[in-house]
Order: sequence, then C-alpha cells, then structure tokens
Amino acid sequence: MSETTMTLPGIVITGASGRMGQMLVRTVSASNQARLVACLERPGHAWIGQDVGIAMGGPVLGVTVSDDPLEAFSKAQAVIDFTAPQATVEFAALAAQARAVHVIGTTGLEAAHLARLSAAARHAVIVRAGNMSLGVNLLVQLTRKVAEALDADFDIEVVEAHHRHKVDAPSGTALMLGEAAAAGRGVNLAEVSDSGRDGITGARGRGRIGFAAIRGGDIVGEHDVIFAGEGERIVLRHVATDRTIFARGALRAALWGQDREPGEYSMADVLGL
Ligand SMILES: NC(=O)C1=CN([C@@H]2O[C@H](COP(=O)(O)OP(=O)(O)OC[C@H]3O[C@@H](n4cnc5c(N)ncnc54)[C@H](OP(=O)(O)O)[C@@H]3O)[C@@H](O)[C@H]2O)C=CC1
Ligand SMILES: O=C(O)C1=N[C@H](C(=O)O)C[C@H](O)C1
Repeated sequence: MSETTMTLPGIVITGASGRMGQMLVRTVSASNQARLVACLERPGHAWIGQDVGIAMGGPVLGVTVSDDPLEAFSKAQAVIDFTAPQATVEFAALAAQARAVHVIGTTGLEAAHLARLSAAARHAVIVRAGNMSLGVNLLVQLTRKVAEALDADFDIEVVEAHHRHKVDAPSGTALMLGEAAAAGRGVNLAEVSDSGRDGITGARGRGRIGFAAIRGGDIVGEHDVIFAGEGERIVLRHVATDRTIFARGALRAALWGQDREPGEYSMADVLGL
C-alpha cells in the first residue's frame, strides 16, 4: 500500500454479507478516496475468518471478516452500518468510544433506539438517513415545498414498494417523505399518520397523511408521494433500480463527516440541501 493510500480514511463495513453490506464493500474497495480496513459479521457467521472478496465470490480484497467491532473500529475513521436496529445502537456506542464517524442506513429504528443514538452523538459524528440517495433526498425537499403550497383539500398518500425480504414498514424513506409532508403542512406526523388500513376503516379523514406498503420480488425501492385533490392529482416519484446509489451516498457521508463536530447529521446536511 502506498503512503498516499495509507492516509485515506479507513472504513469498516458492518453486516458485510448483507445486500447493502456487499454493495458497500464493492463501493468502498473501488474508491480512491477511502480504504476498506475491516468487515464485520456476527459471531458464528460462515464468513468469519474469510477474505471478504473471496466470501463474495470475487477476487481477494485483503480484508478478513471479523466478529470483533471494537478492534475493527479502533483502526477506522468511519463505520458504515446498514444492519438492524439492535445491532446499530450497539455499534453506535462502540463507534463513539473509538471517535469514528458512524454512518447509519439502518431503518426501523424506534424512539428508544433513537435516544441511544443521540447519547452516542454527544461524543462522535453520526450521519443517519432512511435513504442515502441524492434523488430521494431531493424528493424530500420537493415534498415539503408541494405540501407547503397546497392545503388539506389535497389528500397526501405515501406509497412504497420493496423486495420480499424487507422487514420494516413503512420504509425509512416513506417516513422521511411523510415527515417532510407534515412539516410542509405545519403539523406533527404522529398526530395525522394513517398506516396499514384494513377492513371498515371509515372515510378518509381530512388532513391525514396515509402510508401504504407493497412487498414483492426484487424491487429495490420505489416511492410515490400522491397529492390527490378534486379533479387533479400530483404524484412525486422516485424509483431506485440499483443499490449503488445508497452505497455511494453512504461513502460520501463517511468522508463528509471527517473532522466535523460531534452531533447528529442527515443526508440533507451532507448534500447541502
Ligand atoms: N438508508 C438507506 O439508504 C438504505 C437503508 N437500507 C436499510 O439497511 C438495512 C439492511 O438492509 P439489507 O442490506 O437489505 O439487509 P440484509 O438482511 O441483507 O443485511 C443485513 C446485514 O446485517 C447483519 N446483522 C443483522 N443483525 C445483526 C447483528 N445483531 N449483529 C451483526 N450483524 C447483524 C445481517 O447478518 P445476518 O444475516 O447474520 O442476520 C446482514 O449481514 C435495513 O434496515 C434496510 O432498510 C437498505 C438500503 C438503503
Ligand atoms: O430495505 C431496503 O431495501 C431499503 N430500505 C430503505 C428504506 O427503508 O426506505 C431505503 C431503500 O428504499 C431500500
């Protein structure tokens, strides 16, 4: 490794065998702005002890998959984490201890998880977003603007579609879009949210923000924000066709977070939106 390469920020990928984990390993190892320094999986995982490139069915990458986060984080400047809520809060405490930037793509986080992330962010930088793509983060801004411009004569519905393996609903992106719509309207999402309608639900309430989720096949991620009025309808849409958009966003966040003050940041901060 050259001296210049050694000075690049070192990145750890958690959940390296996952759909996003593998995409992140490819993106970081191909980057000339960062170094892949460690890959993590849980104890007992079949990949532990193997070279991550070989485990992925490709060429040797020179990084052995480990189950020791503390040791991995101690040699890194950033941790990119697309795993599951419980794992993410545990990684946040360890990343803060190591003063490594923690980029969190994990969705399905509840209030108790978010409180633990806020505690960790007192000591280190956390960048978290339910969607790390440029397109969705622009869509969030557009949603807020359209919601600001229209009154409650326009019903707002967020419809999302994902692959059959997704475990949380509404998606993290749908919630970001719902929050943006609520902010545009000057209301609190928790007070107007309708999700999972089924049976005799009664007529739609004025001013509610609805969510619907589709799960099937290999859909990467699709989101519509519908503003439905009398005689017209506005639909804002984002369609993801390749997970590299999320991985590129996450790497950008990891680089952006270097030398920032401890705290909680979003992709809107990273992208300057
Ligand atoms: N913000 C964004 O832009 C995006 C966010 N996501 C989110 O990222 C997350 C992961 O998605 P995806 O890659 O599709 O999921 P996968 O299930 O494919 O991958 C998750 C990985 O995390 C590992 N993991 C889960 N729990 C633990 C744990 N307790 N300790 C260590 N490792 C653990 C899994 O290991 P094991 O198999 O052993 O359970 C697996 O390797 C989801 O929350 C998803 O919504 C996804 C795409 C974009
Ligand atoms: O689980 C996924 O796959 C995705 N999750 C994120 C979400 O919950 O919105 C982002 C993207 O849509 C893919």
